[in-house]
Amino acid sequence: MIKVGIVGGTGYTGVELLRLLVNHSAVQVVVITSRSEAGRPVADLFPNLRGHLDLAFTEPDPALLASCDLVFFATPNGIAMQQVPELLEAGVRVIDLAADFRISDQALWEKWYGMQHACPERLAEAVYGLPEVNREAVKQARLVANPGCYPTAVGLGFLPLVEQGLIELDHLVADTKSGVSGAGRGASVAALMGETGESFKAYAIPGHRHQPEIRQTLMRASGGDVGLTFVPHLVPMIRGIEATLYARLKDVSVDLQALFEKRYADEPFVDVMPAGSHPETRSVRGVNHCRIAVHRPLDGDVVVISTVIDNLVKGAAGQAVQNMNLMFGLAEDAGLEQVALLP
Ligand SMILES: NC(=O)C1=CN([C@@H]2O[C@H](COP(=O)(O)OP(=O)(O)OC[C@H]3O[C@@H](n4cnc5c(N)ncnc54)[C@H](OP(=O)(O)O)[C@@H]3O)[C@@H](O)[C@H]2O)C=CC1
Ligand SMILES: CC(=O)N[C@@H](CCC(=O)OP(=O)(O)O)C(=O)O
Repeated sequence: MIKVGIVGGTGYTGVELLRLLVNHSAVQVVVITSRSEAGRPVADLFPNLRGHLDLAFTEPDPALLASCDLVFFATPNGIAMQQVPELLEAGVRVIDLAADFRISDQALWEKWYGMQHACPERLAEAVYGLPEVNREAVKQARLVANPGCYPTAVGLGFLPLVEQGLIELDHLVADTKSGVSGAGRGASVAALMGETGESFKAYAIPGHRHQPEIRQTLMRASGGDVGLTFVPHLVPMIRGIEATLYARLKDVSVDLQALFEKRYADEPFVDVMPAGSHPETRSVRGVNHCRIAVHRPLDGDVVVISTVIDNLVKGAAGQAVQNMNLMFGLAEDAGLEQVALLP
């Protein structure tokens, strides 16, 4: 059994990790930390886990965490980087659900995250945990940077076109929408039902910290520069991200449906839907899938891609479990076989 610790067990990604891991036959969760809830039984705070998990929250104690085989950080940005060197030296493998190791350019990371990196010497070693591009590296990794939710939805949508050099790269557009669980479980006025219900808005139009992360993925795939306008929106639902992506084709004769189907034919968690489909967020609620549709609107040379993921699963905890499975030589879909809730 893989002994797993979770730092930050009271957030939405923490409880989502628990929901997936308690049914994982190769895993035993041995440590779940929370400074605010230390001593309290986990199933007392999260009744969905009653009967599935007999464990209490503890303070984040480095010695306890060092006794694990793998530690997930489900903490705000800037926490994992303070503890990762010690854990790696103790032989523990780490998956960070936050952004501390996602961008390999230290100066770029510091610019967008507004803080100094605590262990820049580990940035080169961290593997960006998007299995659809980095599967073999994830299998060997000691430190995995789990991708952001929007970067997963946008990256998977653009990748087949970028890898094949089929679109103009100077001006890609990603118009994305997220449910409110993307903002985490911490209380804030902006996330109140009275503020988000029956309303819909764009945010971070001048710049969102996922823009450089998405560009990094697409530039690695293309080998050149990529121009990207990325605008996120908040929609009045709890889970889910829809990304509508626009690009200009260099060659309008390519069979895009066949291209996408071929690219993702062997991917267990990417579903290229039949031509003409419009993916719905509810079709991925609670599951680790990304569903994709590719369209050529009637006139012109534009391609439009629509992708959907559950921000808490393929956008966070599910992708982290997928990465864990790869790191430990398990079946990639172990513990991730759920079917989405519909309606
Ligand atoms: N929500 C989403 O859809 C997604 C989130 N993420 C990322 O995952 C991470 C967690 O997100 P989410 O679950 O939403 O976050 P929350 O804000 O809901 O939870 C944060 C957790 O971290 C713990 N924590 C906070 N500060 C510290 C600290 N200094 N040391 C140890 N533990 C700490 C908190 O517990 P306590 O204070 O009691 O210790 C809490 O359990 C974030 O980095 C987020 O950006 C990534 C993709 C998608
Ligand atoms: C709806 C909403 O607020 N979403 C969050 C993104 C989710 C996230 O957790 O991103 P990181 O892991 O990179 O921090 C936001 O836009 O900040």
